[in-house]
Amino acid sequence: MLISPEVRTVLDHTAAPGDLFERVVPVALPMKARFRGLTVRETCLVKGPAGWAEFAPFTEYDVPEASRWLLAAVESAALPLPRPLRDRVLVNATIPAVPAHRVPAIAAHYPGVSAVKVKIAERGIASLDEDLARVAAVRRALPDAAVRCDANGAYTHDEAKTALTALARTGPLQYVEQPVPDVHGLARLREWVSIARLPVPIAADESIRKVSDPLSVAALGAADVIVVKAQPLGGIRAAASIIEAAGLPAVVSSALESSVGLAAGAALAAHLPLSSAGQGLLGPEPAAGLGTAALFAADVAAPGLRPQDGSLPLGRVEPDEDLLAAHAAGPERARFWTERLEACWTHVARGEDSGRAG
Ligand SMILES: O=C(O)CCC(=O)C1=CC=C[C@@H](O)[C@@H]1C(=O)O
Ligand SMILES: [Mg+2]
Repeated sequence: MLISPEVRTVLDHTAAPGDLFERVVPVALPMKARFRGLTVRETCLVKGPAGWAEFAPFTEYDVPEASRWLLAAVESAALPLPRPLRDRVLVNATIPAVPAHRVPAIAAHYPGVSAVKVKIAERGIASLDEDLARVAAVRRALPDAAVRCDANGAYTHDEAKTALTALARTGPLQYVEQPVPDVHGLARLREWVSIARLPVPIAADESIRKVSDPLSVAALGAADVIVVKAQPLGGIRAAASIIEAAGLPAVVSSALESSVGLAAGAALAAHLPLSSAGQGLLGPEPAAGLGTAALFAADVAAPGLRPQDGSLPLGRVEPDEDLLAAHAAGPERARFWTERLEACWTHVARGEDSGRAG
């Protein structure tokens, strides 16, 4: 488990979560459209001496995996945000795996974006033909945006060959994110793409955030781009060090947090130098996948951290007490979250190794 020295110092001086977090508020936020199988996003807001932070591991994650998300919450609750190099962060639109006719209404929440990410290959939701129709609808709705697709590792090698070939026929692709599940599969597919001269760069997401060695993507030449999320990687400082060590163009993305957690992602994106390596592929400033507040029907802050003119402002987001109360998780779910937080704290304090399940 990569723990930044700053977070390590905080942990060394804190005996129990109650010594750092003066508030722990689990909430349940409804989504506008099903995303990653979710129609309600449960998450947990915490308040520490530096301000509000978010502990947001998806509910099915086990303690070792969720513990890295706790490190991110500890960092944001205890430490200042790193120094930004810009005053806004460009974001991509995010289009869930909806039928093509629903694309214009979702795209309308993202005026002025320079890139758009489209979910594809959602098992049981859409066929390849429906994915292609969605991508075509996205190109019509946001004609000036570079198109990215995200398969969340759902293809086999052969399915990926078919899908990438068909997707490339719909127009230019900035990249396809995690077309196959594991890092060796990504490397093999990227080699095939190169031999086939298919103009489809490969991005790695799960192969960065759900593996024991996030640097194996770079070592194996498995991707052209890495997608990096602050919460699953143990916080802003830990994620920034992985980006530096990988030496690949990076796109910072959300982990479907509320606006409080998204602010930490925006701080990471604004802290990164505009890498010359990425400029050919990602344009002069990479658009971060941090526009996901627009997918929520409710948020904990008003206004939430929603994209305006294709970008997000920087700085901490303060939740609104009325919204926290309106969306508070019920007693049983609140107990789940407080027990989970305690279990992750114990795991981290004991220095147990973090497995990266599923
Ligand atoms: O990158 C984006 O545009 C939005 C974030 C996003 O797509 C995701 C957030 C959280 C969980 C994931 O299923 C998903 C992703 O795979 O990148
Ligand atoms: Mg992804």
